Amino acid sequence: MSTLRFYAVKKTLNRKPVYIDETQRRSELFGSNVFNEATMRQFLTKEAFNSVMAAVETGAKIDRSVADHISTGMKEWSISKGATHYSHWFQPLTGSTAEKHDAFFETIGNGLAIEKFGGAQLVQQEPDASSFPNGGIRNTFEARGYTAWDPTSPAFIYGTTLCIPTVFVAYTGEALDYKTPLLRALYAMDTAAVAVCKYFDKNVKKVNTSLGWEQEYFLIDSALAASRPDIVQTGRTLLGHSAAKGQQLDDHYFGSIPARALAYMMDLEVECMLLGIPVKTRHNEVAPNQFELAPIFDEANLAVDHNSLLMDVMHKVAERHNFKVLFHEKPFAGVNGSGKHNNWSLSTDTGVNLLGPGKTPMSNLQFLTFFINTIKAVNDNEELLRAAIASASNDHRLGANEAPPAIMSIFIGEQLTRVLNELENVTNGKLSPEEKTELKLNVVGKIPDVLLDNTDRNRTSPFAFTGNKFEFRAVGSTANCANPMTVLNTIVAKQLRDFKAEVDKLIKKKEMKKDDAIFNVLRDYIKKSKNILFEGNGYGQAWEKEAEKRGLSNHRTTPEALKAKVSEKAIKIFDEMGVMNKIESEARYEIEMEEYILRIQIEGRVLGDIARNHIVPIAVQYQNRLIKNVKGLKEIYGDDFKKFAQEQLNLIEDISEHISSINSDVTRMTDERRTANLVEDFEIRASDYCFKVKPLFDSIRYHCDKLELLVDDELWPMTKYRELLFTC
Ligand SMILES: NC(=O)CC[C@H](N)C(=O)O
Repeated sequence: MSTLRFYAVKKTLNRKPVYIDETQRRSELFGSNVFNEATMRQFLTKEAFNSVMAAVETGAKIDRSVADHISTGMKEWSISKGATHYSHWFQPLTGSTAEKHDAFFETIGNGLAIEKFGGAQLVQQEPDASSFPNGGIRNTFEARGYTAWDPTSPAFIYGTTLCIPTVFVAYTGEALDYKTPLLRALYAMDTAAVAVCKYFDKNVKKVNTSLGWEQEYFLIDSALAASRPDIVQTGRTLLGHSAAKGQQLDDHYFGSIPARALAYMMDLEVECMLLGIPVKTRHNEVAPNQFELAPIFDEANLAVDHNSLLMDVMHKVAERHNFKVLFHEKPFAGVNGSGKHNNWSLSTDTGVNLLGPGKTPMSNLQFLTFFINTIKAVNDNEELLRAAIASASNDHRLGANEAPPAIMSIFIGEQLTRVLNELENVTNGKLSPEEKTELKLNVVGKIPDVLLDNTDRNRTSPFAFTGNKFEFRAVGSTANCANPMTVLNTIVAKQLRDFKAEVDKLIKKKEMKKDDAIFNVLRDYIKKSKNILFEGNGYGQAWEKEAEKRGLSNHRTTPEALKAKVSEKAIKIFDEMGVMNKIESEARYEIEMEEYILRIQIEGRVLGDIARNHIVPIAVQYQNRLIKNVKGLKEIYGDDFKKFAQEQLNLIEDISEHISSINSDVTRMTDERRTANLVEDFEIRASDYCFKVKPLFDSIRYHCDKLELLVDDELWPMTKYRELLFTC
């Protein structure tokens, strides 16, 4: 094994950056492999084009006969771009994307063949659903599921395949993917937000959710990554002593991008341009070998598709550069982990960002309405939001190194806190004309100025307002953004619906003016949502205590956090908002708990193997060398040998102690795993894995890492942190 380590290091040292020749302007490349508006105008009949546009803009259904025209246009375009296959492209609950390619090629008898792609193939396909996570919705004996075209996300060509974004549902209609509930949540948001916008502008007909994700990742040389069974199998290092130099000098963040990494980024960005992914920002992140890429924000469904596609493309492009991309939230202990901050906002078809202040008091009141309703929604559903970001890998990230803690809270900055405090004192009931003028001029009217100063940042906040959007920072780098986006949009949509009902009631029953009613309800919400607002340091014990007093949840582990997904309240909200029925909510809960169990199970197996079969034998080998040395010294010096052999004798003992601890801990871990595997109830099994199996990882790692410090470097079998992290 140590041969593999040195081979990998040597190979890495000889790598050169791949030369990327960028000759074409990115603006010209952008979207060339996307069946976008410009392409559709060229390849579709007017009727087909209008029909797709109506589906995108208003959700109108596409007629089957029109679908035939669309598929013909798509086929012509794809073939002209060199495509040979088509595929329904979807996002099952595995966390990655799925595709099955079919050739356009079709035989027609008499030894003849043509290229064919009909409306039927575009609109619907029937993959077997039982081999995807389904939480018991699909049994193997009634396995059918189907994928159905989502015209709101344009088809694209990747390689030689035309990819058609689709939803994936069971034959009985239950969602089996990430996209279906997201689309339903976005629809709920659109409906609820438009109704509220009408208080301010009757012309608003549609509200879009926008999402700008920031993808953090690590790049590791592929040979080094391949030398570590833990990285290969689990995406993270299960052991490894910290390098002497990590990120303590703060010298990587925004530093000059290493040449190999830069070549990779350029290559990747060109691919993104072709696929219409509007990537804009690239930089070194805080940890060594950690980087970030971010696009210009987009409509949420499209942005989610882009991120899922991007993660796949990142892996593929990495191969050309001899890199392995690590998306794991905490691949290396002791340095920053990776997040995927979701920047979320709402905008109207009249061009207004509802979370950005406007120019008039009225538009600022609209801003405050959406701002405060979001705060209220998060306050009332903080546990559900925590559940939306829960995963075995994100558990390692939360609570340190610029990642938020497990307690959900909102940071709004000092200035907006002041605005809310003033609004809280608004008169209960009808407002006097003087009070209204004062509010409009000096509180609401001053918001744009306030926000100009709102440069505060709080990197320990899970959900921070950043001037014209909220940044959901708790989302982890492996996540499919659809999950947090579905939850966030559902709870805010529900909140807006309740808000509208309350305001209407005040107008009707108390004969209040619209503004008075809005101020009254907002004042009430501010009072009720105070618990969630927190501006301080999210890491200290003080906040844990304070949060507990406030009644906020603090679920440190995934099995504890996920329970909120099936609380009576959560099931009701999802059902009521038309996002997921009870069966779907429960199925997702089961799938995520099972995934948790399996991930910990795999890690346990890999760790047991590495500790027993890689580390211990080498430690014994080194110990034997020491024993030989001691014996030699004894031979030379007789009874005086201890004077010269004391260090070696101590080492021999230390090594034995660590070996013995490793062996007993691995045995205990294996026994705990076996016992847990026999537990029928998945909730108890997940909890056993979390509280009985996983804690043993830490002690096994501790002793292995101690051995790393004792054993001769030349013998050590595992590629070390300093090699993995500083040879990009
Ligand atoms: N610079 C940053 O914002 C760091 C974020 C951090 N990597 C995270 O886990 O979220």
